[in-house]
Amino acid sequence: MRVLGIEGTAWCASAALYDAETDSVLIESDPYEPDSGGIHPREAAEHMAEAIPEVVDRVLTAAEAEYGPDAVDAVAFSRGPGLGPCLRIVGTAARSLAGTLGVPLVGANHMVAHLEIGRHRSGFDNPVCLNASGANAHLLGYHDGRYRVLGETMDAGVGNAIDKFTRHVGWSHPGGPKVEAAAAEFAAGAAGAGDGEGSAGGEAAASAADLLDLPYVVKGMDFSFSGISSAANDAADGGVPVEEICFSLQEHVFAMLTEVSERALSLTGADELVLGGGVAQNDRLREMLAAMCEARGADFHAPEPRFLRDNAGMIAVLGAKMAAAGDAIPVPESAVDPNFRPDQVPVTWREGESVARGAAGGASAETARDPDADRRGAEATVAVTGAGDDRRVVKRRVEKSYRHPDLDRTLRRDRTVAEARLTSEARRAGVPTPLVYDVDLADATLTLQYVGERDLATALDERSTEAVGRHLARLHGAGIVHGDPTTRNVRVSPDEAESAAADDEPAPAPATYLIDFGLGFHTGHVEDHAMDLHVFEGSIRATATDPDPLIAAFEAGYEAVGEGEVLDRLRDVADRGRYR
Ligand SMILES: C[C@@H](O)[C@H](NC(=O)OP(=O)(O)OC[C@H]1O[C@@H](n2cnc3c(N)ncnc32)[C@H](O)[C@@H]1O)C(=O)O
Ligand SMILES: Nc1ncnc2c1ncn2[C@@H]1O[C@H](COP(=O)(O)OP(=O)(O)OP(=O)(O)O)[C@@H](O)[C@H]1O
Ligand SMILES: [Fe+2]
Repeated sequence: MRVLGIEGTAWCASAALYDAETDSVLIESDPYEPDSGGIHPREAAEHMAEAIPEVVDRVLTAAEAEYGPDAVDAVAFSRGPGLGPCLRIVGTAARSLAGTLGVPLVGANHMVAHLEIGRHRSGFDNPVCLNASGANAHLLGYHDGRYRVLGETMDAGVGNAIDKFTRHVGWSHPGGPKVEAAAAEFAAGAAGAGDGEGSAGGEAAASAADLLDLPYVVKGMDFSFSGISSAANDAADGGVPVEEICFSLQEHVFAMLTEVSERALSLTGADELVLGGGVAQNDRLREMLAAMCEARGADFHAPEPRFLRDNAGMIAVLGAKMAAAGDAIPVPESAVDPNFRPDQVPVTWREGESVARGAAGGASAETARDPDADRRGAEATVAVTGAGDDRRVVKRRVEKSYRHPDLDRTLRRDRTVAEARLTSEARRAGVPTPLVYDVDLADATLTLQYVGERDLATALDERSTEAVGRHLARLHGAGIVHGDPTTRNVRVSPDEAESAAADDEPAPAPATYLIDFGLGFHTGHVEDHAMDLHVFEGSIRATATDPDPLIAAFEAGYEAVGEGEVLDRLRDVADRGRYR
């Protein structure tokens, strides 16, 4: 099968031919380069109108020269997400070409294409995918016929966050490559000054250079860049050298992406990571992800740059998989969708594959192993000591070699302090948590009471999610957010009745404890409280086969104890269109 793909969601007018038999991809692209500022939607659309017919013609001519008049078996196009005016031009071109050639039309999701090209090139079976592109940033994992969004940015895409800073300092679009060059120069200068023997490469250079203190915002597997963009702009206004800001901006932003990727691997039990999107061309990001994967024994793959930035090759490759699965669309149903989310796509081309590991698979592995064996979360190693009622866990936040040593030290220390404090405060507010026996800040180690029999993630049920709703409401009432309330950070004892169970309750709820308060903080803001609920629901959606009843029970529990206003805000948080 040979598929002609067309891409043009924002800046890159591109056409490609994928020959599935030889696995070869020919790509012809024509980028839009704004004279000033960022991408102007009208100018971008004008560029597409001119450039799309040209790149399609180049590819079609080459294809027919090689394979004759029946060179193309299907036409695939980017249906979204992207800029509406650009997408419409791509859609029109694709429909008309499919009609002329008399072949099926396939509508591909651009973000799924960024993922599938990595899976295709790596040969990985079931990876977690980090999409680091201009307008987006998210983690996807396959579970039960869909790509679930495991985590995502709560505001800007990662490329846009970086480009916002470069526009502020007057650099031309795109800013990402310029930030990378400036940061590398700063790091090499610091390494050279340090050892007196010229510049050290990559990671060594990065470790030696001074780091500015910038906002680092991770909530569960979600993250936010708005604070760091503003702080970087303020630093430039305050006279900090631009190269120094570029360096620190990269160190923070990429450490955030690497951390959430590690959380996603840990939550799903996956041991493969693929990277996609334009920002994935950055060496430092790839270096951090490779180091993180190596440390946890996972495989990492980033395709070559021509498949990372926007390109029609990835559309043609995904198009071929979809066409082979019979997933073509009739023209009347082929409207483009600027907000097309990756989790809306029925993944027809993976049907019949054995059920993904997902959390369900991770869960059975967990149930099977010795509950008291040493275990490793995304951040910490946990060892169980003692026996019976005196069982304790010794939790140590381990060094992460991928991140700058100053950032590593600060995060490990601050989170250990926060966890010790908030675990105890939450208890005093009536939320079941472990007792804190000992805190060793120098070693970022806590000794905690062993609670529960298993993680909630290993067997989700409505009574437990309802209890989590009540616990979070009580916690929020005390002015505390958990910061990372995933189903892995809830411990349950199915047979241990909750002492507070009222007489009129039909069956006592299982004892349910919240653990892992390292990302928690004090706040009375409705937005922060709603974000906690969003993270918990996200962890259910990412992993459960039938999430709705679990979520309904969770919200009912929250409503019974907490403020309705927080649930209203949760709708806003969840609905915020981030796929533009
Ligand atoms: C919806 C679609 O139109 C959009 N596409 C997109 O954003 O183009 P993409 O090629 O994936 O990414 C472009 C971004 O990638 C950044 N970029 C390119 N090279 C970079 C580098 N070496 N380091 C950091 N960022 C880089 C650019 O600054 C720009 O922000 C998307 O995938 O979100
Ligand atoms: N007090 C405790 N009692 C019983 N088990 C615990 C306790 N604390 C941690 N655990 C177990 O260890 C695992 C990892 O602990 P924790 O979540 O605190 O570490 P982490 O590295 O932050 O993990 P992650 O980032 O994946 O959430 C938990 O999922 C739980 O199974
Ligand atoms: Fe893209």
